Amino acid sequence: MNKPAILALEDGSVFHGTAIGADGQTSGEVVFNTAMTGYQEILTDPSYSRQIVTLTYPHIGNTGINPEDVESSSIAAAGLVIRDLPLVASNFRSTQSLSDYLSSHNVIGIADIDTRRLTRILRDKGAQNGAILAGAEAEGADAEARALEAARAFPGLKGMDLAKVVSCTEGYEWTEGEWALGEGYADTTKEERPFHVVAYDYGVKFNILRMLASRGCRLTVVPAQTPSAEVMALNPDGIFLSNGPGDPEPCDYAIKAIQELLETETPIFGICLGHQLLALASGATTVKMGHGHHGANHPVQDLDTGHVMITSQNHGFAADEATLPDTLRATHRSLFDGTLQGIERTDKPAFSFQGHPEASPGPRDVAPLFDRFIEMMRARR
Ligand SMILES: NC(=O)CC[C@H](N)C(=O)O
Repeated sequence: MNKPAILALEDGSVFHGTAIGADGQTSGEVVFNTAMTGYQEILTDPSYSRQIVTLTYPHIGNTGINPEDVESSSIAAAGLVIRDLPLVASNFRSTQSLSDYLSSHNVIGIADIDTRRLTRILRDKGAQNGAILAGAEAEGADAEARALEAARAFPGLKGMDLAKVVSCTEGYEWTEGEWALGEGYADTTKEERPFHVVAYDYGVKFNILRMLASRGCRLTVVPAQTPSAEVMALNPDGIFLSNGPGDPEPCDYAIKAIQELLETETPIFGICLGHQLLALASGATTVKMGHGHHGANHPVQDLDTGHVMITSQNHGFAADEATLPDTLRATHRSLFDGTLQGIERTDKPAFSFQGHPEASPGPRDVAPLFDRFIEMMRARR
């Protein structure tokens, strides 16, 4: 039997649909993602913490859930909104249905709503605070009013430091990812990967760690609040600043650590939140965007070569190009809205990218940035 669910937005919009996950109530910032594949990677991307994700692709759940395609160990999104859940999930790797997966992680989902109408609201008004009521919570004459109240009670992501909330609590070594012997490393065994990278976990996606490991990095992942001196005591060849949820601006511990690490001249590479933090640490400012960028087909231009890459994106904040100090150079720009997508320090071996070179989901056009980081570490030797 179908269970009811209600989605309400702070602007007063209300949608009635069907509950497809846990019963109860959830609230967060409602955003839309236009990727046609990758619902599992999206749900488990820690950067979606406190966000309710609506997927514009209409059929979600076709290939079920498998143990390989996760980007973290649990569902990070605060809720899922879709048009249609297929009756049958079919794939050779599938071990569970999307609906069971949501329920088993106690995550609320709503289906059978007009996701086009919802997306047009989010596109025109910007990301909205919202709430979903599911199951018994969505019943009763006052259900709409309660949903609206919950939507408006969500404080919004601006000013919210979530990196330290989702980060690991203790450091660990990452080993997954095939390391093929690289040029000039003919004697290197698998156990002796040539570069030691310390990766700050602000909400890191597994595929970033895999792509670094497969390029010959031995990885030590450390909690978001690890002081710079502890990182340097690990004797790294390079430092990686991960993606992560929330507003970069209140992450003062990270900004301070990055400023200190820049002084050591150790190569630094940042992705998404890591990019925004490098910008802040260098003296630029960040802004909250309207509906942000969430999808797998965003054109981004490399300003040095003119090349256009199709990229995976997931961000609601951006470093403001107009505020870049002399020590920061713009390297990439979005061809959708002209916002800044990449920077590099002119005086230090440090660079970063706003989108997702690790894809998951999405195209791999930007993967060469990982090679650039490797080259930076090699050059420093
Ligand atoms: N994927 C990310 O790292 C997102 C960064 C930041 N939370 C934003 O929304 O802009």
